[in-house]
Order: sequence, then C-alpha cells, then structure tokens
Amino acid sequence: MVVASVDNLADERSKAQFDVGAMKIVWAGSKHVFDVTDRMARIVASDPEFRKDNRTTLGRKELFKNTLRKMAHVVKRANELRLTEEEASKLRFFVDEPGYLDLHWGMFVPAIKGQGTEEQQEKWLPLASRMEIIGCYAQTELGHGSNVQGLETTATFDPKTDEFIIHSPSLTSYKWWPGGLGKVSTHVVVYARLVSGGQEHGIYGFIVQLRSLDDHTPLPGIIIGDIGTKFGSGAYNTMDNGFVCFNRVRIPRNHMLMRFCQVTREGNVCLSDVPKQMVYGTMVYVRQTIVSDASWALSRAVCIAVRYSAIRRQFGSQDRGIETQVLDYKTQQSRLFPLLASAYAFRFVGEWLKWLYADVTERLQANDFSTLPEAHACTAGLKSLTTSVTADAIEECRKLCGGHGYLCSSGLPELFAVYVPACTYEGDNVVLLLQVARFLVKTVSRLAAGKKPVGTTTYMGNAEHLMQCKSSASSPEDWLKPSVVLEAFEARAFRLAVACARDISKFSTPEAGFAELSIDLVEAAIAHCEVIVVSRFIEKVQQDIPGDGVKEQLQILCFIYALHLIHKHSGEFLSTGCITPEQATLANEQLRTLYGQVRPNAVSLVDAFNYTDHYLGSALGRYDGNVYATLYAQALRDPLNDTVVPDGYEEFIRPVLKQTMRLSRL
Ligand SMILES: CCCCCCCCCC/C=C\CCCCCCC/C=C/C(=O)SCCNC(=O)CCNC(=O)[C@H](O)C(C)(C)COP(=O)(O)OP(=O)(O)OC[C@H]1O[C@@H](n2cnc3c(N)ncnc32)[C@H](O)[C@@H]1OP(=O)(O)O
Ligand SMILES: Cc1cc2nc3c(=O)[nH]c(=O)nc-3n(C[C@H](O)[C@H](O)[C@H](O)COP(=O)(O)OP(=O)(O)OC[C@H]3O[C@@H](n4cnc5c(N)ncnc54)[C@H](O)[C@@H]3O)c2cc1C
Repeated sequence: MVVASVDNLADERSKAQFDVGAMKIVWAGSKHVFDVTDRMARIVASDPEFRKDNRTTLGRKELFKNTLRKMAHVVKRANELRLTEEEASKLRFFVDEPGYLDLHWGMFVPAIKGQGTEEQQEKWLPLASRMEIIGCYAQTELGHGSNVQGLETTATFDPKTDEFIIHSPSLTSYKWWPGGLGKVSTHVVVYARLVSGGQEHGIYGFIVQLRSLDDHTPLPGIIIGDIGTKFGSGAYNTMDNGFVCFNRVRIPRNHMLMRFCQVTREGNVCLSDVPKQMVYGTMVYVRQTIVSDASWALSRAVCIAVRYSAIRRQFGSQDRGIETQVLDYKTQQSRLFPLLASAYAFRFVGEWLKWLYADVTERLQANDFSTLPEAHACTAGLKSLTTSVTADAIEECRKLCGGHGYLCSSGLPELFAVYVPACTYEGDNVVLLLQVARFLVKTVSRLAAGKKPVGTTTYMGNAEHLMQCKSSASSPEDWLKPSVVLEAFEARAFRLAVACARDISKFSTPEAGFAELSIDLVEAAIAHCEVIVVSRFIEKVQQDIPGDGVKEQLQILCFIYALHLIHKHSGEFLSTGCITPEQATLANEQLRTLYGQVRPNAVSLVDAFNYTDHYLGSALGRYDGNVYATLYAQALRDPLNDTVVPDGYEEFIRPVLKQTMRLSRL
C-alpha cells in the first residue's frame, strides 16, 4: 500500500507556473514590507518564549499568566532590538495571541490621539508610549453595546471641585467586555454621557485611572474584574476582557478628551464645529485595521487546507495503489479555491482601505468632513463583509480537512475561536451593514435630486444604464472580460439599492420602512461592498505586476472571486434581471475551467503568504508536508498520554469492570 509522502508538496511546488518570490512581494505590498514581515516572523518563530503549541491544554490562569509573560517579552525584545513602530507591531502580530498590548496600542493610544487636545496628547501620549501606564477602551456596557447613544454611564461635571463624577447608575451600566480591563490596565478611556448644569450633552471619552501604579489594587470607588471564560480552548481566553463599576469616581476636568467638545471651568459646554460622529473615530480606525487583518486569518486557514489537501489521498485507486489527492476533487476545489481567491481579494481591498483611511484623516485635519460618511460606510461595510466571510471560511477549511481538521493540532479550531468574535466586536456585522444601507439609500435619494455620487458610489451615476442593461455574456470566455463582470455587479447592487429606496418610500415614515425592509437593506449593503472588493481586485490586476506569471495567476484568482459570487448570489443576479439563467450557467462553466487553472499552482499560491510553521501552528499545514508523523507526535504529547493507565482508573474504571464481571457470573 502506498502511503502519502512528504514529497507531495515538493511535487506540487515543481508545478508552479509563476514566480513565487515575486508573488510574495505582491502579497506583502512591497519589498520593504516583505523584508520587515519576514524578519519579524522568524524572530518570533525562533524564540522559545513565544512557544504556543501548548496553549489549548492550559487552564485559564496558567494561560493568562503565560500571555502576560509573552507580552512582557514582546516589550523587552522591541526595546533590545530597537524596533521601529512598524517592526514592533509585526513582531507582536506574529506572537499570535490576543493580549492587552492590542488595546493599549490599538485603541487607548488612538483614542487619545484622535479625541484629545494637543495639550492632552502632550501629557498622556509620552506616558502611554513608554508604557508607564497601560490603557484600554471601555465603551460597551452590560446592557448596551451596539447602541452607543444608549450608554448609561454618566460623567457629571461638578463646578465646585472642577471635577467630573464618573458613575455607573445600574447593573446594566457596568462596562463589560473591554479587553485588558479585567486584570491589567491602569487607565481607561471610558465613554459616558456628559452631564453639566443638569443637562445631558451626548457621549464622550474620559480618561480614568483604574489601579494604583504602586501595587495595582483598584482605586477607591472602582469594582473591577474579568468577565469570565470565553468560547474555545486557548483562543481569546488569553485576554482579560473585563467589567468595571464606577461608584461616583472623581476625575479632574481635564481628563475629559476635549478635542471636539470643551467643558469650561464654569461648566459651559462648547461644541466645536465638527460632526458629532468624530467621537466614533477610534472605531473607524480599528475597523480599517480589522479589514487588513482579515486576509491574514483567511489566508492562514486556506494555507493549511490547501497543503493538507495536497497531502491527503482518498479513493480513486485500483488494486490498493496510489490514491487521489483530495485537492484533485472538483468539489474540494469549488469549496477551497474561492476562499484562496477571497484571501487575495481581501488583501488588496485592505490595502486600498488603508489608503482611503489615510486620505480621510488628512482631510479631517484640514476641516474637510465631506468624505467622512463614505469612510464610515466603507470601513463598516468592509469590516462586516470580510470578517463574516473569513469566520465562515475558517470553519469551511476545518471541514475541508476532514476529521483531522477537528483536532486542535490542526490549528483550525483555535483559529476559528479566536477569530469569530471579529464578527461582533467593533460593531456587530448586521448593525454595520445597516449603516451602509442607510448611506446607500441616502445616495439614491440624492441621485434623484440630481446630485452626482462620488467615491465608491460613483458607479451609481450611470443610473439609467445600470437600471436597464442586460449582460452581453454569450460564452464562458465573456465572463473573463472585466467590463462584463463589473457591469453585472454594479447593476445588481444599484437595482437592489433603488428597490429598497423605492419600497421605503411606501411606508408612513422612512424609519418604519427602514425597520421593515432591513433584510433587503442588508442584502443591498453586501452587494455594494462586493462591488468595492471586485472593482479593487480588477484594478489591481490591470496594473503592471512584475514577476513571471504573477499577473496571470492574479487574474485567474480575480475571476474566481467574482464568478463564485455570481454563483453564490445567483438568485439576486437573476431576480434583478442583470443576467439570464443561461449566462449564469456560462459563468459556472468558466469557473470550473478556472479551478483547473489554479490547481497546479495552488500550493505555490499559499506558499506566497510566506508563513512560518510557528505562525501557522498546524500539523496539517506544515511547509514540509510531514503531516502524519507530526499528528502522531502531537497526540503522544497530549496530557492524557502522560500515563498509560489513566488517572481515575482505580476509582472509576476498575469498579465498573468488576461490576460487569459480577453481572456476567450471575
Ligand atoms: C513595544 C510593543 C509594541 C507592540 C505594538 C502592538 C501594536 C498592536 C496594534 C494593534 C492594532 C489594532 C488592534 C486592535 C485590536 C482590536 C481588538 C478588538 C477589540 C474590540 C473593541 C470594541 O469592540 S470597542 C466597541 C465597539 N463598539 C461598536 O462598534 C458599537 C457599534 N455601534 C456604533 O458604531 C453606533 O452606535 C452606530 C453606528 C451603530 C449607530 O450610531 P448612532 O449615533 O446611534 O447613529 P445613527 O443615528 O445610526 O447615525 C447617525 C449618523 O452618524 C453616522 N455615523 C455613525 N457612525 C459613524 C462613524 N463611526 N463615523 C462617521 N459617521 C458615523 C451615521 O451614518 C449617521 O449618518 P446620517 O448622515 O445621519 O445618516
Ligand atoms: C472578544 C470581544 C472583545 C471586545 N472588546 C471590547 C473592548 O475592548 N471595548 C469595548 O468597549 N467593547 C468590546 N467588545 C464589545 C463589542 O464591541 C460589542 O459586543 C459589540 O459592539 C456588539 O454589541 P452587543 O454585544 O451589544 O450586541 P447586540 O447589539 O446586543 O447584538 C445582539 C443581536 O442583536 C442584533 N441587533 C442589534 N441591534 C440591531 C439593529 N438595530 N437592527 C438589527 N439587529 C440588531 C445583532 O445583529 C445581534 O444579532 C468586545 C466584544 C467581544 C466579543
């Protein structure tokens, strides 16, 4: 009987029809980013302090302490190696474990930068940068998360003492969920209702010290702790998501972040001339980083599933000869290759979103708020789309790996458990899509008033054509024409948005219509977000891309991405009349051909992600393909195999056996 051999992957690599080194640079974004990423990944992989293969077997306390040790080691190494911000953040990334550093650097510092006055930034940022204080971001409460305007915590100005009194008036007002809050942070940016002169003035951020800088005990008036064990083994349990109750805690007036709203010594509230949504700026920033990160999580799962599918063999042989690699099954390809294509699609849209975010930030600094609604809609919509697809894709990759995918040593269960809350944090994905829908409906009504759409909605300016056009695809090859593909996506998105706007107007109030039609609105929002991803991918593959065969591979992936969506949402493409059933069949035919073209390149396309075995953390996804020996070695290392006869034998197995023997003698 011939068994699968590690040579499978070498064979696969020899079939590549493109320059893998050049693709690595395209994936990274530039040679510079590739070099930094590669160096940081190797530093982490070679440092025993960053070992992570025992994570799923540790109890919560041990696991958490282990993370504290790793986070301290990150800070130590970053200082010793004099890493730049870019390098330190990559190093931290490859440690691959949620920890308080993320909230400190990813939310606390950005909140102060975005919402603090210059004076406040001068005071707090050096302390935070040197990590003399550790901060987190506390917005969500036990009773309110999505509805930020519904938060209950109050910050009441006391003109007698020139202080704010931070107070949690009810159990539902306890802050609940903030990462880093439960056990680590010394400070927090708390979001609370500003009350001055007996009046409420909206939600703002306030810096509050939580714990003593001498002995880490909570300061008076503060009840604080961890909210408890979360989903999955290891996974997000490395983080101390916490709760806090404030019992009339006093803070100096200048601890309110006052860039957009100032409270004077007398308690007068002065709003600056900027949209009130600027207070939500930290969320917009983080949503944008989440989109970039989605492609990492997705590509990691796909890398494991593709390599394992090349190693794994089932059926297809006569006389017990060599069996078929499961990667050769069309069904496996039809489940896996669209995910591979999505990883590349999300990588490129993530890069574009970074650009969009930088652009809006620059404009906001110059008091130009015109692109803020679009930036909000894009970050919210793409955060929702990419995290939902990625979470589902990780689970699909687990199934694609058959039984072994269910083992923790495959790396996939923990990856799913650690990733899936991304569909909820930084805005529940449905709630965020409804924000996109609101933006689309407004765009459509502006269009009716003769206003020209801009940015990602520019395509809607072609309204008449998009409402009437019929796809010209008459052969499978026609589905390889960017204009044909784009037209179908734009027409579907536009027609869905127009139908929503039209139907809403039939209700007594827009609010009633919006609520009743929210299912359709979510679908219209997804369709619009897919226009953005597809058009960015098409734009990318139309650029000059160096490296033999690289552009050709990306073109194949781009069309797989687009055509698999046409297949997935064929109901919408057909019901809106954008394509006919025959054209849907042609698109499917083309998709099948494209799968065949990716097949010989699949392993090399995941090699281009350049992941170390440490980062992948998977017996199934190893670079050398030595899957079975690794699975066996890891099984032997399981704590249950520490002894041959298990703990509990004398107490619980022997008596049962004895009882059975007695029964059989009767
Ligand atoms: C030395 C060592 C170095 C180591 C280095 C380490 C580096 C590590 C770096 C790590 C980097 C990043 C890591 C980050 C890790 C993150 C982990 C995740 C943690 C999770 C955190 C959280 O979850 S925080 C809480 C998030 N909460 C939410 O997202 C709540 C969601 N709800 C909302 O956003 C709003 O309530 C909602 C938008 C739903 C509704 O708002 P509301 O005011 O009620 O609004 P509407 O009436 O619907 O809208 C009014 C108008 O406002 C517009 N609008 C809404 N939001 C925004 C916005 N954000 N920006 C702009 N405009 C907005 C809306 O469209 C309406 O407009 P209109 O014109 O009136 O229609
Ligand atoms: C791992 C993790 C880390 C987190 N870290 C932080 C942190 O550091 N700081 C912080 O402040 N918060 C944090 N959060 C909280 C997070 O931001 C909230 O959980 C999130 O915003 C969702 O809010 P919610 O829990 O209130 O969900 P809910 O809004 O209660 O959602 C429940 C359900 O209701 C639906 N729903 C809600 N509103 C609507 C609507 N208008 N229309 C239709 N459907 C609706 C949702 O789609 C969902 O299905 C974290 C959460 C998690 C899971």
